[in-house]
Amino acid sequence: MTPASPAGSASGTQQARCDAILLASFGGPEGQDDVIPFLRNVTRGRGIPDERLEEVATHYRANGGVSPINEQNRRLKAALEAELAEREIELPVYWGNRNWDPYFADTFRQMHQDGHRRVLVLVTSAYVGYSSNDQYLEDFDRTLAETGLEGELELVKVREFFHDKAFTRPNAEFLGAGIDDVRAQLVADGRDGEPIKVLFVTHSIPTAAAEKQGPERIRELFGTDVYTAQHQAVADHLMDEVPQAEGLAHQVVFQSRSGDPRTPWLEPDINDQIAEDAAAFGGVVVMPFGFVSDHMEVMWDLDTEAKETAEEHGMAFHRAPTTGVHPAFVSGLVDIMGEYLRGEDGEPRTSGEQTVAGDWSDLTGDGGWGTLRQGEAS
Ligand SMILES: CC1=C(CCC(=O)O)c2cc3nc(cc4[nH]c(cc5[nH]c(cc1n2)c(C)c5CCC(=O)O)c(CCC(=O)O)c4C)C(CCC(=O)O)=C3C
Ligand SMILES: [Fe+2]
Repeated sequence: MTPASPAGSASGTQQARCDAILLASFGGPEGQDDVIPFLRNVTRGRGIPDERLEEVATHYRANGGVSPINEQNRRLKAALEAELAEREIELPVYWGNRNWDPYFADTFRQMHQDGHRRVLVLVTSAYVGYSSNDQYLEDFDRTLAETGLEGELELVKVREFFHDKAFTRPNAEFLGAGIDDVRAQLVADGRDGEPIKVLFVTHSIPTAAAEKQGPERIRELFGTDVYTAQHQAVADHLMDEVPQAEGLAHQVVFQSRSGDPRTPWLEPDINDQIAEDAAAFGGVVVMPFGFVSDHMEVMWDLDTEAKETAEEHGMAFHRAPTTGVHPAFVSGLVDIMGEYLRGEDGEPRTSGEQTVAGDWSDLTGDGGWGTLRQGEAS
C-alpha cells in the first residue's frame, strides 16, 4: 500500500501512472441466504454475540435480505464511468468490497489479470476513522498478501473528502430542501412558526477508539475527539452556507451503536435526542451526512426508527438524502481523483476544492491507531 501521495507531490521520483480505478466499499447481502454469512464477514474475529447478529439480521430480513448498498455502488460506478468518459480520462473502473461479493481478492486478481499494476482506490467513506480509512488499508494489505499480489499490484488510496465541495455542495442543497419541507409540514399542520432543529447524524463508534485518534491540534481546537470534530466542522459549515438555516439550532448526533452495552460509544443517540428535543421543537431535519449512500443503516435506523420516534413525539420529520449519485458529488469526486492523475504536462489533471476551513492534514496522527482496534475497545 502506497501512502496517498497526489501525483503533484511526487518530488523528483518518476512514479508509474495509475492504470485503473477501484471503487472500494463495504458490501451488503443480496438475498435472505446471504444475510448471516455477510454479518459473519462483517464481525469476523470480533466476538459479536449471535443474539446481536440475529437482531441486525432482522433489519435486512425486513427488506428481503437485501441491502441497498450494492445497487448504490453499481450506480455510483456507472456515474463515475460516464464522468470519466466525458473528460476523456480513459481508465477502467473496477468495484470490490470488504464484506461481500465482489470481494477485494477477486477484484484484485481480475485487475492484475487485465494487466493493471497501479490502481487508484476510491473508498466510499468521506471521513477518516478506523472503519472508514485504516480498516480498508489493513484489508488491502491483507488481500495483497493472500492473493500473492504484493509487489505486483500497487494501490494508491484517494484522500478523505468530507471537507470538499464534492461532499458539502450536495449536502447544502439537501439541508435547504429539508428545512423547506419541515416548514411546509408545520404550515400544513397549522403549526407555522414552531422551532425546527437540524440533527446531523453519523455512525457512532466506541469512545475509546475515538479518543485514540490524533492529532492533538484538532482535539484541542474542537474540544472533542477527531472523529467528532470532522463532523462538527462540516455541520457548522453547512449551517453557515444555507440561507434557510439561519437562526436554527443544530447538533451532531449518532446512530447504529452496537457491541456490548457496557462499552461506552459516542452519544447522544439520535432517538434519545429527538425525544429530548420534542418539548422545544416542532420539527426535525435529519441529515445523514456520515454516509455517502442510502444503505441499510439509513433505511433502518433513520427511516424506520428515528422517524417513528419523531412521530411518537408529534414532530414533523424529514430525512435528507445522502450524496449518492448527485452530479456535483460525482464530478467533485473525479476532480479529487484528478489530483493523482497526471496530464500531458506531468501536472495533476484537476484538484478538489476545500470548502470547510482548517488544517485537516494527517487525521490519524500519532502513527495512526497504534495497537487499538475497535474490536478490542470493549
Ligand atoms: C464508522 C462506521 C461506518 C461509516 C464509515 C463507512 O461508511 O465506511 C460504518 C459503515 C457501515 N456499517 C455497515 C454495516 C455494519 N456495521 C457493523 C458494525 C460496526 N460498524 C462500525 C462503524 C462504522 N460502520 C462499528 C464500530 C461497528 C461495530 C464493530 C464492528 O463490527 O466493526 C455491523 C455489524 C453488526 C452490528 O454490530 O451492528 C454491520 C452489519 C454498513 C453497510 C450497511 C448496509 O448493509 O447497507 C456500512 C456502510
Ligand atoms: Fe458499520
